[in-house]
Amino acid sequence: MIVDTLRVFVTVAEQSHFSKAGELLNLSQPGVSLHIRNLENELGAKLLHRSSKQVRLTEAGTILYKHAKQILAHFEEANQEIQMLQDEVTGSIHIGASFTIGEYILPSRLAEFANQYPQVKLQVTIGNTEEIIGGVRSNELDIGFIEGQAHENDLIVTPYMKDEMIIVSPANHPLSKIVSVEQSMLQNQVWVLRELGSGTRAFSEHYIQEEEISVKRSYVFNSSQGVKEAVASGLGIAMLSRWIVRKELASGEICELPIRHHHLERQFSIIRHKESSSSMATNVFIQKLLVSRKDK
Ligand SMILES: O=S([O-])[O-]
Repeated sequence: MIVDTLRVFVTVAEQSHFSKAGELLNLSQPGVSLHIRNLENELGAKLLHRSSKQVRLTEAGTILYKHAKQILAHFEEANQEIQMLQDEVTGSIHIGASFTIGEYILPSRLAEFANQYPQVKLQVTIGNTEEIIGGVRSNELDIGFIEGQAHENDLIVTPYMKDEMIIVSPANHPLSKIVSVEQSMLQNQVWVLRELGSGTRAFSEHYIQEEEISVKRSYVFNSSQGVKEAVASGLGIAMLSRWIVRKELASGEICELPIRHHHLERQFSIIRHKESSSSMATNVFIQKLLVSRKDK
């Protein structure tokens, strides 16, 4: 197989000796030479300068070495993924997720995963971004999904998906009739906000401050569902992920305020503790999620 031949070539290049490479690979010296000869014949180029003492890469050999290393690394990755598919995946995963992800994105992903790996026990804890970060750092959670930022040095943060944030209002709000809402029209409105520690709260506050919007009054709820219901009941306007209000926008219960020249986006991330080793089940779960994500 070409991969075996490339492995022989890379080992010879790194050891500078046919015999040392042969020892490492458990191959005879003629066996090593045969692999190299076949490779040179296939590429139509000399790959090694041979002397009695050692071998050195030619220019063509240097080019091949660089690519061969990458090919072998990719092959190894593919091999690991295939092993994961075939091995029986068991154990349990305690997943933490902030509200938008935990209530609107994860359920369908978990159903697919549970179908494929029925032996894995899944437990989901929903909290705000700060709480999920705390859970992963204290090793209570194996993995966390957050919609805010994590800057802690002991965490591995992997981008998961993009998320569109929109401003919504009650259906009968005066701004809901306007086709293109100017930023200035957001002045002196009543806002419904999430609690401190929430990624949604941090994003909304950043927007309000950046755009120098003055807030007439604000009400705070510690769940996105609560914020949504409050907006639908006429309490005020809010900034939420489009995921949360899809159904209500379609049914007309609440309205999106189309802000002129503004497309607001944030990043969902997966977090893990740097120092705790992930189980096979957790690795497979993450792998599956990353492969199936639609919007990176
Ligand atoms: O649940 S949140 O918005 O971190």
